[in-house]
Amino acid sequence: MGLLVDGKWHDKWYDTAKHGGRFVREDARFRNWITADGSAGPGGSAGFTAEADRYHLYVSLACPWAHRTLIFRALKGLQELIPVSVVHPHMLASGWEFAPDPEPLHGSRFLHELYTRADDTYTGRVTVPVLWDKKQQTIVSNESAEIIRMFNGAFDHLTANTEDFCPIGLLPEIDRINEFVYHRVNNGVYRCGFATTQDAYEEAFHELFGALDELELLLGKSRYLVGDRLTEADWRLFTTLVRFDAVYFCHFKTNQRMISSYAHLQGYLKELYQYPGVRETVNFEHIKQHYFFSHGHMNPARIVPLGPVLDLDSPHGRHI
Ligand SMILES: N[C@@H](CCC(=O)N[C@@H](CS)C(=O)NCC(=O)O)C(=O)O
Repeated sequence: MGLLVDGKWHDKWYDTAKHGGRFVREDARFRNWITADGSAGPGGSAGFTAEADRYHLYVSLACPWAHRTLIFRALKGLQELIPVSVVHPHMLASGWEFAPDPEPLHGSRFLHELYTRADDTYTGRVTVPVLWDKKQQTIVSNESAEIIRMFNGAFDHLTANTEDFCPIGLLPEIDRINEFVYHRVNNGVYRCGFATTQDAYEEAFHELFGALDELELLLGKSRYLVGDRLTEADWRLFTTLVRFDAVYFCHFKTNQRMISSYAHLQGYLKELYQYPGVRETVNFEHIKQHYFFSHGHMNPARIVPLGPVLDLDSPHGRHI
């Protein structure tokens, strides 16, 4: 686990000391947008036109951020257009690794090689997901929140799949919920797990469970987070909920309650898990292997727990 400094790999854990023991996630650095006509998107440069056989997605099946991109790739029928490579679940001294086989485009063994191929002076963390452009030989984006927005609309003219998880009229509410869920839930579990002081952990813990209580109330009245229509906001919450009982509850000490003990959140989680195409994007073997094995300072014997038994296939009972 580490980062690149001026294009050189350093094996180094997060520096929480400079934030009073709090884990603060770095902003992603590659922020271009694929658009239907190649015009610039909300950030970055123009020139990334939506085309077949041009882009490649690198993910970890363990990572909740990368998982969002796999879900949108499936929901939007992009599997043929955008091939995917999966890193090994164990992220060790050299960071994310392609094993047993190197990745197919350049024969790289490590994800950091793709970052330096795109920018040989890159400084920052080497994260998944990565959306690669074969034409310009660079990273389009390593920000999942933006990759899923591109997937939602940029390729519609090629796939004829016009399902819209970010309808314009609902965007302000989707963005409001995303902001709340990102800080308190998606990143909230990491803020609990990677805290290095008791105070930092407790602050994140209370924010997380306060948020889950609010979401439980909301989902008692509403089928989805933004009314009766499934939106991007739901998929962003889903990737954290689906890992919660299997990993975060124990490994990140987010152990006030399991998701399975909330009537509405659990039904909602099951409904999303059972949505066509989504179950296939969930890999509990990678999820558990990654967290419990990779974080040796948190779990020195690297024992991967066998439980808990999860029940995500039974009827979800959501008919609000
Ligand atoms: N903002 C990024 C965050 C991605 C991220 O932090 N991914 C984790 C995996 S769950 C990672 O690759 N971490 C490696 C590291 O921080 O060194 C996104 O949402 O795309």
